[in-house]
Amino acid sequence: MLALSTSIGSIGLNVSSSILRNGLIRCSTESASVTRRGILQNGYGVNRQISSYKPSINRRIPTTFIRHNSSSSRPPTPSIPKSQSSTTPSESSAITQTDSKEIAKRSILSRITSNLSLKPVAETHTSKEGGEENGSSSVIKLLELAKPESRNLGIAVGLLLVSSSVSMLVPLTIGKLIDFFSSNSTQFLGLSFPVAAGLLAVTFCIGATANAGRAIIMRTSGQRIIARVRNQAYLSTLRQEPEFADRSAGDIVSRLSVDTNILGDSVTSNLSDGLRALISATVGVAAMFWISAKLTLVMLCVVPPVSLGAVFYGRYLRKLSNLTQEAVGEMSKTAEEKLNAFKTVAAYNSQPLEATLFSKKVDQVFQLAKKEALMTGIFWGASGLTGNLAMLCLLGYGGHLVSISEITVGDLTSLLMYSAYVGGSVSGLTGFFTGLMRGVGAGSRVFWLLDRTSHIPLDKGTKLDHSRNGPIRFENVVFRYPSRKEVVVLKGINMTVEPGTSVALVGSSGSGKSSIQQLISRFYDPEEGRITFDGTDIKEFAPESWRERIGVVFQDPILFAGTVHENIAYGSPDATREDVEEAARAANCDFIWDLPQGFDTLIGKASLSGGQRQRISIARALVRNPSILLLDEATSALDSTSENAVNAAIDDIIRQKNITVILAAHRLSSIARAERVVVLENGVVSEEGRYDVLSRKEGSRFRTLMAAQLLVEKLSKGVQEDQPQIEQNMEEEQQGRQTENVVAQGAR
Ligand SMILES: Nc1ncnc2c1ncn2[C@@H]1O[C@H](COP(=O)(O)OP(=O)(O)OP(=O)(O)O)[C@@H](O)[C@H]1O
Repeated sequence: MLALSTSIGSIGLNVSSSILRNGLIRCSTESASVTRRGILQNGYGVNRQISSYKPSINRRIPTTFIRHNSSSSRPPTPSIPKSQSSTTPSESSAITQTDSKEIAKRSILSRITSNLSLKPVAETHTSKEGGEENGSSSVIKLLELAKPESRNLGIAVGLLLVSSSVSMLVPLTIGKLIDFFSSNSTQFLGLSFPVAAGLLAVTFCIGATANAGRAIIMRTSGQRIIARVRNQAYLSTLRQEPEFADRSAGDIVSRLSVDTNILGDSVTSNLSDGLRALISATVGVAAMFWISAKLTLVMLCVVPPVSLGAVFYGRYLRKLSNLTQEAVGEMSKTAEEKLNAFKTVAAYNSQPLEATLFSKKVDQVFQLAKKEALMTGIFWGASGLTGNLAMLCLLGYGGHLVSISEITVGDLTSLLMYSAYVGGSVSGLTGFFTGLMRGVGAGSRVFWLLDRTSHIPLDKGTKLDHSRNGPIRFENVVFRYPSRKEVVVLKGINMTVEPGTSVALVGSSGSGKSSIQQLISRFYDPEEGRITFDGTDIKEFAPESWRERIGVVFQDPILFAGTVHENIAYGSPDATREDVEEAARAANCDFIWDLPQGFDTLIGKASLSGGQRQRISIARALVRNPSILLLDEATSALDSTSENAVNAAIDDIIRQKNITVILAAHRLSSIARAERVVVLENGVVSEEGRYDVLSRKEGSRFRTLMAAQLLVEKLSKGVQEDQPQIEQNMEEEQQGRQTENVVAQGAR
């Protein structure tokens, strides 16, 4: 048998001695290994919320995806027109017949589409965020994904048919060989032995070549599909509203890497293995019946219980795999979070604590893996035993049939081999279905990403003319973050920022300064009210076109790996070196000229000081030549030297009066630079006016806020003041004396 296994292995189907020892399903074919892997990892990424998910629709997705999603493909509700009631009975019956056919057709369509859980666009966002697609819809999409590769896949299927046919010849040939050698015949398969052997060798070579060709084509097609899906999914992600990526970055990365891989495998290798298993099983059973129907029936008695066991085992394993997947996710999340904050962990000597926390997560994974190992052991042991017992029956009964000369020894051998092939193929088919299910699970996660419509579509709306300028006006703006619906952040903001002027948004921490800026950037839309630019609701402008007019400097500026030039020109691909240098000069970035390679110096996330990063990020905003500049606490994290440098840059920009500047600020030094101050309290504008007026106005909210802020700043600068002194200062604040100092200090 070992010798047989070697010869069979040469054409791609390696029936090892253990297969025959174990009776069945231990066929170490490629498909069997896939099966095993599929079963063991069964359910990995399989949709856990298939039934609850209502897929969304994205019109930018290629037609292959849209076709099954478009709301237009949804049949209208069948209805009989009222006018029909006035028709004659014959007309009526003719119409009714036509209509009933039409209705029947529609209702079938309706059933199909409702099975696919198609939902119109309006319902898109009611679906569970991050949810997955309906299973059947995913299978169709999965197959559609393979469409562009249909020619290649067709060739691969052709090659598969050739290699499978050759494989299925092997048991028959071996049986005939045994009979040939145990008889005195000089003819083998009607030919002289050398000719027949030569022909067989050529056939096997053809089989091997076809098998290799199939594998190569399937794998390259799979990789092409993966690459295409990854690009589309990433593009779709980039076009979402920022909050989406903020909330689900880790999950998106896993969809782009792991799920796309599973998906590609599923529509190529898995499909090919499934087809191969199907062909082998069908041809194998047919050949067995042809050799001996009686013996085959005995053999087939074993298949149903094993299949039933496999079904239950598969289901259990899928559940277990889902749990394992979640536990692995938790484990990775814990490690990732702590590794990203490595310095904090080290500074607080928290290594033992973190090791314990991680070890708990590892243990959860281990416990699940142990359960899986137990089930796998029981299943494989039981199926091996069943197979061996079946083989024993087959040999006993087969031997009896040989002894009464109903079949030959060669026939019995062929039958034994076919039964091993069929066993392997049944196992392969189980693997195919589990693989397909994994593909469906992964596919639903990827398709969800592909189909997701952004809440703020980038290209929806009119283009904003570059020459247009005007005031930015908030009209009764009410806003809460989608992820925290219970808190109303802005409760009716009204304010106007004239073009070319500067406004400082002031308020305690959490009062909504950054939120106002995010609304201007259209990272979110207000729940009520509107924000207008030159009299037009900014929602009417395509976000892409609107954001072209805005320069943003975030509190924590992000630099990307690349040169200084690339970082400043980020988002302005047409910017020349002169433009970049001019923006750098305007942003007070003198230090760039002192860097070793100037603007060509490579920088990264942390290779510059906070102040330098902040100024580069101001230059990045300025190089776009914006009409509106949003500065979010641009100096809050800087020391006084860096703060002065950044403030000087901001001063220059404000003085030129061709950019509308809206700065969210805590520090007096920043606030004092703006022409107007808007004080935010409890989600509304509590006070607004010129800085010097507000700071002198007795009992103004602004003065109270500034007094508190001054205190914070003094304390943070390490000024030692005892309690009476602080109280005295507060008193002075109330009386306005200190405010004057503040004004003076701010102006300095
Ligand atoms: N992405 C978010 N999701 C949910 N709530 C948020 C989000 N960002 C901010 N918030 C909440 O909205 C409120 C206003 O936050 P915002 O950042 O606008 O305040 P701020 O005035 O800029 O504060 P700070 O001066 O501390 O930067 C806070 O209560 C904050 O917790």
